[in-house]
Amino acid sequence: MTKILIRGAKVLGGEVQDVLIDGETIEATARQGEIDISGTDPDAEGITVIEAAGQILLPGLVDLHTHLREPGREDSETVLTGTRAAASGGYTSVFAMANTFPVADTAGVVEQVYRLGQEHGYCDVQPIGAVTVGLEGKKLAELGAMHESAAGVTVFSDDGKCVDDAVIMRRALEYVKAFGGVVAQHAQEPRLTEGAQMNEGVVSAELGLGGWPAVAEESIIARDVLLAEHVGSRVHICHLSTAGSVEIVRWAKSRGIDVTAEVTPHHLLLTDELVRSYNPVYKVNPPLRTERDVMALREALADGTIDIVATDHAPHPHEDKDCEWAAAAMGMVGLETALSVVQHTMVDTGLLDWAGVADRMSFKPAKIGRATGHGRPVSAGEPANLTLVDPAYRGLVDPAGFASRSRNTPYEGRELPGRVTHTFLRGRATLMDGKLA
Ligand SMILES: NC(=O)N[C@@H](CC(=O)O)C(=O)O
Repeated sequence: MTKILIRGAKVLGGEVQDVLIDGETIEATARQGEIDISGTDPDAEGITVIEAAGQILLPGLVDLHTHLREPGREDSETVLTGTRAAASGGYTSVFAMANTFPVADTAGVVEQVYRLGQEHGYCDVQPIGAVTVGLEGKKLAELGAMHESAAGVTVFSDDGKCVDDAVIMRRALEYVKAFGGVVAQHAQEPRLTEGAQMNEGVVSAELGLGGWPAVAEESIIARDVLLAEHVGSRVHICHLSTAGSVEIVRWAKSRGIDVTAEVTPHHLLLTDELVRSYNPVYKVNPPLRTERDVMALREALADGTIDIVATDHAPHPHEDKDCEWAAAAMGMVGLETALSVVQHTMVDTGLLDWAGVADRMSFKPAKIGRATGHGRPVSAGEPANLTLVDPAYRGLVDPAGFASRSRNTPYEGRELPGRVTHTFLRGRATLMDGKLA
């Protein structure tokens, strides 16, 4: 088994350290130069040396909200192409949403996805189980069977749809509490968003497009944090998109309610002004909101009201986006640009330091999803799940170079900072010098 010496990186953006990987674990970390391999021929000794001066070494990123599309929509993405995209973006673990075809609402389907992840190995794939049968919101799925399965499901979500029936949501919270599971709610009151095409506001009025009112998200979040308090369980809120949602989560946390929340990279950067272009790449659920919402989300991620960044990586083939706005599919790819968008919106603006990025994109998502071995400290004895980032890089986003099967990125042609140079999954480089293994 070769050893890998990562020399001269700033660990978590702090002091410069050398990190020695032996097999699947970190053997040692020490101040620059204190791990001495001088006098030995690295190749002869089977030691690969990575000169990482100026780079940041983070724990491997964890995405709690990824759509891998397999089974059923392999034209958009597969577990192979999606996990290659994840490794390109610095991820060592992703949680795969259940809105596949068939829906991941049985032990059989979640085990199929889990096995595909093991087979391809670009990152760990943790299937998310549907809360209700067929994502229909009417009957609880086999939550226990999915948890007991080889996939060991702990996160349950009907993402794409809302668990809008309060009794069903209460029973789901009660059921998963028994084994420490968590329900991740896609907060969208369905009747308030019938025919919705974009954020309800000034722009939707001017364009004459059906509005997706903030209250359709906020009313569900308000209900669910109270249900979680009533049941005495935890609850996770997917893709917060409004300032009002931030206030409700902040209030719930101040009451001691065990709620966690995520924000996507696109909701940290983009607003509904982009819809004026009628370019369907900007069509997403929940929709892009206003500048005021963007700023509230950034502040909330900085102060910890929002716990994590989750990509909501939603790949769609060209034909599902290359059509008029009303008919276009909703969603954006995000795995390969997430860290750059977070650096641009949070680090380069002084709202978060790199230790904060590690917290929001690795430590906390791993904790919420119980991703064993991920989100661990960069220290001796820990699994070598690591991401090396060159923060000084600047480049234009070119989807032609994406590992994802899909190209529906809202950042095409935009200059973003930062580049993941290496990703290590238990000591094995899945990305080496920017190239997938
Ligand atoms: N986020 C999106 O815009 N799309 C998601 C599902 C969803 O949340 O609608 C998808 O699976 O494509």
